[in-house]
Amino acid sequence: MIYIDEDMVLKLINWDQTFEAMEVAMQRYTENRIVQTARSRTQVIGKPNLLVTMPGYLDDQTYGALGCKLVTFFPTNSDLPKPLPSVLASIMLFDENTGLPKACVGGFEITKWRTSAASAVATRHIYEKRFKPLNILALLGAGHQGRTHADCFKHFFNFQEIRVWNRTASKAKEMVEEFNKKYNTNIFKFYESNEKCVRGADVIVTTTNTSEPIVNRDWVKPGAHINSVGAGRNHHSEIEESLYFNADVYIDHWEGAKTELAGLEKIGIQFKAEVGKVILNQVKTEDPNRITIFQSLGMAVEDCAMSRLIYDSYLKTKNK
Ligand SMILES: NC(=O)C1=CN([C@@H]2O[C@H](COP(=O)(O)OP(=O)(O)OC[C@H]3O[C@@H](n4cnc5c(N)ncnc54)[C@H](OP(=O)(O)O)[C@@H]3O)[C@@H](O)[C@H]2O)C=CC1
Ligand SMILES: O=C([O-])C1=[NH+]CCC1
Repeated sequence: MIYIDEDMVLKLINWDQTFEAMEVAMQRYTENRIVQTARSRTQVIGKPNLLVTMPGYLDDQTYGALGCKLVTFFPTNSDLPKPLPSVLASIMLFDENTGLPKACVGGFEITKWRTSAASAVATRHIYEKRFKPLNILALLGAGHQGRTHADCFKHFFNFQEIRVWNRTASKAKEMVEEFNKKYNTNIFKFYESNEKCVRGADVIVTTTNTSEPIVNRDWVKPGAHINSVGAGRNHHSEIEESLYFNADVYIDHWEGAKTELAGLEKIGIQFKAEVGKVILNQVKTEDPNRITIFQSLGMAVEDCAMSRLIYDSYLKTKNK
C-alpha cells in the first residue's frame, strides 16, 4: 500500500482537475452511480472533538473509486500551545475488485481544495450560468477553508472586489495583505463588520464554526448566491433561519441532509434539489431576484474522486 503525504498531494493537485472531479462526483450522484451513507460521528467523551467516517463508492471511468475518508474535527486544536488545524483527514483507497488497500492519501489539503471547488461548481451552475453579475465576493471566515476558497474563487471567477471578514479581525487583515501581495493586486479588502461585508455582495461564502448567524436576511441583496460551508452547533448555523424561507436552497446530497440538516427540514424548509441536477440542467432558479443558497455538507464520493485523481497522478510521476 502506498502512502501519499500532504506535501505530495500539494505537488499533484490543481484547481482545474479538482473542479472537474467535483462536477463529475455531483453529476454521478444524480445519475445514481454512487453509493454513500450519512457520515458516522464518534465523539471524544466530555469534549466537542469528533472522529467522522465517510465511506463511498463512485462509478466513473476517470474518477471512480472505493474509499473512506476519516476526518477529525477538533475545534479545541486552535487553543493548543502550538495550534493545529481543527479539521484533519486521511483517505483510504481500496481496489474495487479485491478489496485490497491501494493507498492512504493525506486528506487535509484534499478536504480544503475539494470543498472550495464544490462551492465554485455550485456558484458556476446555480448562479453564473444564468448570466448573473460577479462584481463583489464576500468571504466570511479567514481560517483554512476561507483561505482556500479565496484562491479557488480567484482562479475561476473574475471578481472586481473580494471582501474578507473574520471574527478575529487581525486574521482577516493579515489574509488580505498576504493575498494582495500573492496575486499582485488590490482587490482583496478587509472588512471589520460582517454586515458591511455582506451588503451589496453578489456571492457570499461562509466558512466558520459559528453557532449564531453571521449573515442576516436583510443584508443579502436580491438575487445573490450564498455558499454556506461551515458548521457550528448545526450545519446551517451561519445564516439567519428566516433567510432560508426566502431562498432556493440547494444541497450536495440527501442522505447527509436528512440527518445534518434535519433542523432546517423541521422548521419547514424544503430543499430545491441537489447540485447534480443543476449541472445536468434538470432544475434551475428562474427568478433573477431569488436568493440561492448552496448548503454544502461535503460528500464521501468527492473524496473518492480526489483520492483517485491524486493516486493516478502519483503513479504517473513514479513511472516517468
Ligand atoms: N462543507 C464541507 O464540505 C466542509 C465543511 N467544513 C467546515 O468548515 C468550517 C471551517 O473549517 P476550517 O476552515 O478548516 O476551520 P478553521 O479552524 O481553520 O477556521 C474556523 C473559522 O471559524 C471561525 N469561527 C470559529 N468560531 C466562530 C464563531 N463563534 N463566530 C464566528 N466565527 C467563528 C474562525 O474565526 P477565528 O479566526 O476568529 O477563530 C475561523 O475563521 C468548519 O465548520 C468545518 O466543519 C470543513 C470541511 C469540509
Ligand atoms: O465533508 C467533510 O470532509 C467535512 N464536512 C464538515 C467537516 C468535514
